[in-house]
Amino acid sequence: AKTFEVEKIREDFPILKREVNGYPLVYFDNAATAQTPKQVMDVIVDYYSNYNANIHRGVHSLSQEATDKYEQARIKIQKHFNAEKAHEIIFTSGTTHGINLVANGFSSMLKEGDEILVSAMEHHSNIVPWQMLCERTGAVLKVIPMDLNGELIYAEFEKLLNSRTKLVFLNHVSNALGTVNPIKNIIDKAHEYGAAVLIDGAQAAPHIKADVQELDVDFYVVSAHKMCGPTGVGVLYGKEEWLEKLPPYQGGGEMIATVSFEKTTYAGLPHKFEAGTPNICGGIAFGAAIDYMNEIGFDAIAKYEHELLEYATAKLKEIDGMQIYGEAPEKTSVISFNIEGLHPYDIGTLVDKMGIAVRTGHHCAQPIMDFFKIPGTVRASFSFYNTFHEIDLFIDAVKKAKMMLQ
Ligand SMILES: Cc1ncc(COP(=O)(O)O)c(CN[C@@H]2CONC2=O)c1O
Repeated sequence: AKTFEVEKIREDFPILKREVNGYPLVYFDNAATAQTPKQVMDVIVDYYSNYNANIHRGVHSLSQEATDKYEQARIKIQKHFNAEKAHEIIFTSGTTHGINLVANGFSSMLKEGDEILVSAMEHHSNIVPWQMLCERTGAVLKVIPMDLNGELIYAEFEKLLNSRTKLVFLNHVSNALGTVNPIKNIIDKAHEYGAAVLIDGAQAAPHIKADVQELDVDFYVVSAHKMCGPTGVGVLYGKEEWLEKLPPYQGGGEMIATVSFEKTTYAGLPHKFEAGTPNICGGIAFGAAIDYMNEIGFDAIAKYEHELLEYATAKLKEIDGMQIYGEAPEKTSVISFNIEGLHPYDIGTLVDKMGIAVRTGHHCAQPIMDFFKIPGTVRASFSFYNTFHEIDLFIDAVKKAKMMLQ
């Protein structure tokens, strides 16, 4: 099989040549945000150098060029997720914005006693907006439990479903555990009860190419910065029938058809949900990031990252007192762990002194930490531009940190 040309790929990421505290940077915080290749940076410079203009309004050439590029990016994203229509792709500022847009939209569609289901392994962005929705409507939030392996208990999910279930929302992949959830089964089962499903794809998007038509998902949300794109831009995919039902989320320019003090009428999709001047460059760069990742190929990326995950897991397990959280048979390249008797924060701080960037804490998933009765974890997350050698440096640094702390 073709070897994965990681050294060649690393040339695309200038930041990987950085040193931190006198050591070569080992960037293992990809679950927080991925790095940006120069191919995406070039698009950003090109935009601001050659066709920066406001979109959809001006009749001048620059505005038309910017509009065309922005709408071409929307189509690229539509094709990537295999959405049926381009106007089912709504540009947002990221996953959090997309989830809030949908949760807000359901305010007028839920009533006292309706039930909405969340999984036990959610990021706070996919918990708090729904709690706010329950406060507004009197709907009840119920939790799909997980087991000690970091997998959802499907039988419990089925038991929770009933005629009052209106919404189910969960992540495709857990950012804290790496677990890949069986979303196709969950979507089909939820639809049997007439419930809509929102999937938080933030953590899945850099590893898995979701096909929203095959999944038959109602809403799918992602952030560009997880997929080698810029921060502050993302996408909400929504089935047309659902997006037509939801009221606008923000009022302003762009999302209107006619405005008068007597009455305002709204624009159709997608502009109904795109008030104000968008992150034009971010959207165009998001399209470039998707091209970049597809150029390498998601199958090749998934295979290589899985090899990194297997290697790192085996090496970590050689360390006495190692406790890994989340060992689902299907997981992406994220490892959350603790070492018995040590605080994750201390390990993270010490390995940073040796150039290793990992995330420590609750990873915006406090319910998961409560479930495992821990203050937090050390989370190492790998991307297709990381190497086996970097894992060796990481393992050495963890061992050194352990010695220093004991
Ligand atoms: C599963 C999941 N959902 C939602 C979000 C929120 O995305 P935005 O911040 O782009 O709106 C994140 C971000 N992951 C966080 C960000 O930092 N560390 C993490 O694991 C995530 O991993």
